[in-house]
Amino acid sequence: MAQYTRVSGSVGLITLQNPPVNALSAAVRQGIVDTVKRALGDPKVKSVVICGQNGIFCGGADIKEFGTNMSGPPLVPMIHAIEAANKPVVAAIEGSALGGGLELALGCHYRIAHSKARLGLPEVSLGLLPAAGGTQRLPRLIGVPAALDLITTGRHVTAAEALQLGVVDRVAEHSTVDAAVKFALSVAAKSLDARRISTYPCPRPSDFDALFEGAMQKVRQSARGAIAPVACVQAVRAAATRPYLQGMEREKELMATLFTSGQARALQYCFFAQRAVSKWNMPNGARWDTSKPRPVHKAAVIGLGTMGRGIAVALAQTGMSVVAVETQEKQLMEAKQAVSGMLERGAKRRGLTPAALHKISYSHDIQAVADVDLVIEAVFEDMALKKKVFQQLSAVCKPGTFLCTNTSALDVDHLASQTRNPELVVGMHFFAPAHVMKLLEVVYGPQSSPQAVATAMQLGKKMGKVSVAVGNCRGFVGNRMLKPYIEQAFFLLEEGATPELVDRALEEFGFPMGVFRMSDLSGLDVGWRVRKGDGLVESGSASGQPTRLREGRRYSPLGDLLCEQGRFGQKTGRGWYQYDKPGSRVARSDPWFHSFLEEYRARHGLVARRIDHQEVLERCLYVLINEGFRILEDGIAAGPEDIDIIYVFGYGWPRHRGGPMFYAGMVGLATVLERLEHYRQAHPDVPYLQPCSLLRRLVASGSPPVHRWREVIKKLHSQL
Ligand SMILES: CCCCCCC/C=C/C(=O)SCCNC(=O)CCNC(=O)[C@H](O)C(C)(C)COP(=O)(O)OP(=O)(O)OC[C@H]1O[C@@H](n2cnc3c(N)ncnc32)[C@H](O)[C@@H]1OP(=O)(O)O
Repeated sequence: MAQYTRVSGSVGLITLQNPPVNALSAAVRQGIVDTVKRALGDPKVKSVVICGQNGIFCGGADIKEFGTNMSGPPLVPMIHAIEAANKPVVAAIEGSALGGGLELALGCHYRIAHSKARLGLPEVSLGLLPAAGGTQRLPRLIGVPAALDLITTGRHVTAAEALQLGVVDRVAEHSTVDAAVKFALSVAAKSLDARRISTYPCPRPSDFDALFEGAMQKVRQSARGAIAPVACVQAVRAAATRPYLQGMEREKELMATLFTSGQARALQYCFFAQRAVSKWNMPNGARWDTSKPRPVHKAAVIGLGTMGRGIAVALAQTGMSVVAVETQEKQLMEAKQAVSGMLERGAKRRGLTPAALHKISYSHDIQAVADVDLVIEAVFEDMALKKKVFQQLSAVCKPGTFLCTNTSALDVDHLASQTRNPELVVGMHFFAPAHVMKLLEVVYGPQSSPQAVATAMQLGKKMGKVSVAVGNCRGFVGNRMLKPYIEQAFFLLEEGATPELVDRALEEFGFPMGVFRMSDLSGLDVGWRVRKGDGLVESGSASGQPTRLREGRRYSPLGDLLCEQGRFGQKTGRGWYQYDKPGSRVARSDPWFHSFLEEYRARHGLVARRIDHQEVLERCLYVLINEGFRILEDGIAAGPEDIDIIYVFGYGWPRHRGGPMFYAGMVGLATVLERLEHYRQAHPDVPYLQPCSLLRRLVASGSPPVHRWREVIKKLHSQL
């Protein structure tokens, strides 16, 4: 809807009304068309102001309408009618003007933004392009290079940057609507000839071809198969080479391809999934909207290794006081230097002074955490050590302190049982580097209180994380699903693949790194230690375990054998690949590994066969998806969105493929099931390939779309 009032005698004020973000639904578009007509037809009205209610101009086209039978007036002629008006129209931008919202403002003759407003054309992140004239007007207004940047990245700019770029004409410090009305009165009699952006010639940069070639190369490199950024470049190129109306035709044509694409569906699914996961619920009925978080003013981190340092930085950047504890004096000094460096660099990047530096105090004594509201333990991944820390924390901390663990796989319940108040214990599983990576798994056990979960979720939000609440099991969601994925990659090497082939298949799919390059980066010794702890590594006559079997299940010792050679990955300069020197990042094919693999196969009577990308993807990804279904069946994740967001934000799953569970729906659940059955038959000693009963059930019930899986899961749980 849009409300119309006449203010200051001669200004028609149009207020967009569609909470919470005044998205341009059919009703809003109709409201704009009607009220603009009314204002232009009213002889007392000399100028018009468009604003949004509740301090937000407009969040763009209504994404919930996409994929439905879209009715109501289309955006392009609506915006064109505003631009063609014979009375000045001023956009009063408060809060956000994004996507179609900014395109509406670009159709107005003047734009005034509040100093705290944010503006942008983020359509690319939804798999689209700014198809309401944005790709044609913006380059005409601010030039091709700046428009290319905003349109291909979708980044939001502050009002100050928008003013500098020329996107807005003025910035207001106080009421933007008042300022816009005053301004509208002052320009009422002025000619509009020079104010219609579509009539501007598009400035043609001298390095035209190089500019577009560079832009195309950049998006192809960073987008890894995403089609929208490429279409954005093509649309801006049309603005620079064609007259406005022909450019608009090109914009429409490109949008038509994107609008119905699977990538747009996947990206829009991610948009809503990201918001859905903040509305968490636990199997015991506790929910986000009925569980009140407790404020955290002071927090502590125990253990200042790589993870602890990143967590300390993330906490301090929220502005709260942080106590950082490390019992080893040398490690403490090194950590202090490293944390200060990270905070200084972070502040410099954001053009701020490093105020957070003074928020951290350091100690080697655990007693220093006595008065904090929340502790995050980040000591070495060793159960005995963590148990001891939790016993100490339980004794030292004031009553009511939340005790959190950053373990990536160990049993949170077991740690909780070491404390006097297990209801105050949750997992807060960060991803490295902890001050950069957006994902946080908040792990609750059967005894965790809703308040503890709510507090951890809220703290995650404060740190700028996308937090997902999950149940407690080995590896939680992310690492639990990773295990069968890595296992398949090892088996593929045994059967004839190379690390290069497996990685190429996964990288072409869209992962920033294939499984072996990732393993080299994170360190092969991490998994080795876990497998040792599980008693998997020892084989031979002493242990009674055959080399390639563990309790009747197929096992590949390849990773263990590399570790025995001291090949831990990048840090040792050798792993699945070789590196110029320890710590180098460029992976190069390693002839040593190739002959080692050949000898290994010969030793075990394995005959290498030709493996193609399709098989790599099917085996690695479907087995990971299958474990995702098991996680849903076990109630560890509340819905497929939780799993997908974990994979997109924590494990590099390409966002334009929507996350593993969404991807399974796109491929077709029946296909995933059929391929798993096929591979299970070929490898009967690999239990992870056994299709999960939830997957079978979903296929049997007609493979419903992903947003309806929760109903099937609920039914399944009610029958157990
Ligand atoms: C062929 C015909 C098509 C022509 C299209 C022409 C081209 C135009 C395309 C577009 O405009 S696409 C949309 C572009 N806009 C965006 O991408 C902005 C998306 N929104 C945001 O970034 C943020 O929501 C915000 C506006 C910055 C506000 O952030 P905040 O953190 O305050 O709130 P949220 O939790 O994100 O959102 C609240 C609530 O609102 C829903 N929502 C937000 N934006 C939209 C939208 N554009 N359409 C529909 N719904 C929207 C969001 O899902 C939340 O809903 P609930 O979770 O509360 O249900």
